[in-house]
Amino acid sequence: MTSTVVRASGLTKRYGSFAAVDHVDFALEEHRIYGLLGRNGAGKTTLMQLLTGQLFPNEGELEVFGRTPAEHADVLRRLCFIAESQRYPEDFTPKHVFTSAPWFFENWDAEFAERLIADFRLPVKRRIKKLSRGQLSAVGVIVGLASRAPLTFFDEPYLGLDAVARHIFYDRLLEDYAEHPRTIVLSTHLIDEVANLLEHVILIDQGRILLDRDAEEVRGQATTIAGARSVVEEFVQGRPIIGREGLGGLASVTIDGRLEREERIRAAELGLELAPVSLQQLIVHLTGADLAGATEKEVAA
Ligand SMILES: Nc1ncnc2c1ncn2[C@@H]1O[C@H](COP(=O)(O)OP(=O)(O)OP(=O)(O)O)[C@@H](O)[C@H]1O
Repeated sequence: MTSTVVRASGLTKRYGSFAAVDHVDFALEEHRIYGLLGRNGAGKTTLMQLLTGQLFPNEGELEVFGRTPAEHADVLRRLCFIAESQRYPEDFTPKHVFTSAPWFFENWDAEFAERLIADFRLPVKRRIKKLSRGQLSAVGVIVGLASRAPLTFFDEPYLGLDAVARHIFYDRLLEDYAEHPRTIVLSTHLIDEVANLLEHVILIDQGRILLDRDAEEVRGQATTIAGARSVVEEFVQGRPIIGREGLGGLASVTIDGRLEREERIRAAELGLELAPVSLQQLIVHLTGADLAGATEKEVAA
């Protein structure tokens, strides 16, 4: 049986009159990998700062491991938050960071950290302020993984990490998660890269939750239908449209929902092509400037 790690209801954080997080309700279960997705300024970092006790909400209820995070040191000890631009004391080296980590994280695995240091080829004795952007991100990623905190947040952890290093991160995360299950919240704009890692997706837009669903369900949630414009338009009539593109006499329309077997057969008979929509495409559709395909993007043939 899984238990709930985070429970938020009506959670709100305002800066002046602007609500960065606006009456959100959600729960995080233990032993799951969550993707916290959304456009720039959507409220992802603010939400994670609320959950880790770095900010106080203006309104709403929040429980992390059954308590208010900011007021309970025992809750904070079970959390790890890796920020996009993690700050370290002046003159610290990665070695200092890793040797002090066990004071903050009771599950710290020094051997795992050593393996990750080798994987990322991190120069541990170099001053942090001299590290490259990607090496600095690697320090955060190593802390986030080797801490094995029961609730770990990675907020865009890989600024400057190259493709090889990012894949090392994904691989090690999955391997280690399989052996040491915990709750991980990953916020990223590289959605396609992490799509297969995520078990659950929370999409936030302008401080509100647009989607809170199992990743497996989200993956099959939308379909793109392409073909001759008139045939496509007739086929999608009456269905919820979330995106529409056109090129001369051809059209490609994305609908919210799965097609039943008979509908897929009918589409094939009509010469239409069906394609699943990737998580990234779906997020773009859902958070695009104009939803419901109201604006038809016409490209001159
Ligand atoms: N201290 C602050 N004072 C005023 N507004 C703030 C403050 N911190 C954040 N905001 C605003 O709150 C909104 C949410 O910011 P937040 O950093 O949570 O977004 P985000 O989803 O993490 O974005 P990104 O993907 O660009 O990192 C933004 O419009 C931001 O400008």
